[in-house]
Amino acid sequence: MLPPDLKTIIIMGVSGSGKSVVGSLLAARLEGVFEDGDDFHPAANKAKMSAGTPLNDEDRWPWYATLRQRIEDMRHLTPVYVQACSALKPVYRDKLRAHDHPETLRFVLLDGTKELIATRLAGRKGHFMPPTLLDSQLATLDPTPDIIRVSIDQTPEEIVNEILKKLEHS
Ligand SMILES: Nc1ncnc2c1ncn2[C@@H]1O[C@H](COP(=O)(O)OP(=O)(O)OP(=O)(O)O)[C@@H](O)[C@H]1O
Ligand SMILES: O=C(O)[C@H](O)[C@@H](O)[C@H](O)[C@H](O)CO
Repeated sequence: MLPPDLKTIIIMGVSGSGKSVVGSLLAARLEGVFEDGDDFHPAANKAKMSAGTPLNDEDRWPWYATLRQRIEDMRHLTPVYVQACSALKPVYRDKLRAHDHPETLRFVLLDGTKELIATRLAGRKGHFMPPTLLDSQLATLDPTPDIIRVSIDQTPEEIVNEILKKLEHS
């Protein structure tokens, strides 16, 4: 059983950490709604990343405003909303969390070594994000103690089981 007040779960981490795969599986298990933050990037952001240039704060702010709005809209549409979003810096997480009570919104970091993530990115086909941006993603990632961390060195099903267990005890 999830904590009764939990409405939003943000699956966060660098590009290639498995947010889309794990987030969609988690939402299915919870009979909730999953959305991939990547689907809400302005076209200019996707073009920039595709060209191999990391986003900066200015590029990210409008995107985070949209993602926060999705969190609010989903409150009325589903008992639990799972959003995949890199949420690399504390200020980005503050933007997503806004004034929500900590028990209503939790962040789950998909945690892995550079080597494992690079291997997964190398095996991924047809995605706009080039593997060359992994270094900047990892340099920008700044986890804080409020975040639940789960190792990605296991199957997606095992990761989801661990997330559920940790959320239940959080
Ligand atoms: N636990 C896992 N075991 C094996 N392969 C995995 C696992 N999780 C994800 N993958 C694979 O790794 C690749 C990256 O996963 P995914 O696209 O879900 O990452 P992401 O964090 O959503 O990336 P991005 O932010 O760039 O969209 C995919 O090819 C996916 O199938
Ligand atoms: O803030 C960022 O740099 C972006 O959100 C990236 O993390 C991508 O959206 C995603 O991970 C690539 O698919």
